[in-house]
Amino acid sequence: MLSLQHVSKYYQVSGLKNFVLNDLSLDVDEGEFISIMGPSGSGKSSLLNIIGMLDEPSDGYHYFADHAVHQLKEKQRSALYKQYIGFVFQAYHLIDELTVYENIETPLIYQDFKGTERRAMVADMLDRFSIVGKKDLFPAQLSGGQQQLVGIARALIAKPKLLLADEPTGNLNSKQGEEIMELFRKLNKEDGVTIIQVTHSEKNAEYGSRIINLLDGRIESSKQL
Ligand SMILES: Nc1ncnc2c1ncn2[C@@H]1O[C@H](COP(=O)(O)OP(=O)(O)OP(=O)(O)O)[C@@H](O)[C@H]1O
Repeated sequence: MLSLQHVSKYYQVSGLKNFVLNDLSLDVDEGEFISIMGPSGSGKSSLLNIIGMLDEPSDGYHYFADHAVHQLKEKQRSALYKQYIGFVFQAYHLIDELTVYENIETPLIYQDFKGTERRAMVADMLDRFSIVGKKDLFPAQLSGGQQQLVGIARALIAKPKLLLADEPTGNLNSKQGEEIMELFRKLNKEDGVTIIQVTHSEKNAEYGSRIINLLDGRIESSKQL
């Protein structure tokens, strides 16, 4: 599904290159559920942002679904992202001024789905996540766990093949976190969604099929579960 080859990311600080990712190579097959771990500052979010095309590497090759992403223009990359990728953030990133319904609907508007289609798809998602009763509320009127469910529903609404999650349970209590992890497991096993999550939790990491440990912008170790 995706391949990173000799990817580096650096920032110039007083004329020196400060490497955040250092000659990192990674292949991900469709159907995998990968957990990325590592100490703070080891490059986990930077790696996820490059995989998710929110950021570009400084060097190296990036292939996704038979496209050479490193050669694409911004507009083509964004089209590829919209077609294939859903992103879940630790801080939810919901739009405060939009209702639950409208937040979930947003990606479909960007993708030019028709009104009737959009209504059916959002209704489906609300139902699936048991949040029909919350559809007219605003994010501030929801608990953290509910906000994250809305964030996940929004990430999944356009049926992405790849779900990326940056500490999706970071702001949740352990029960809410477990529910989200069970949901990820189901998405991966039953719907075949490929998942890559960044986590600090050993327990959450073990929901994955492979754990990758980063250290100083390199893959220090990789363990198949
Ligand atoms: N725009 C930037 N300019 C300079 N340095 C940056 C920039 N963005 C990130 N970095 C640096 O990149 C390094 C890796 O950051 P990253 O967020 O990927 O780490 P992380 O492993 O996800 O950490 P955490 O677990 O704390 O979230 C950090 O040292 C950070 O300071």
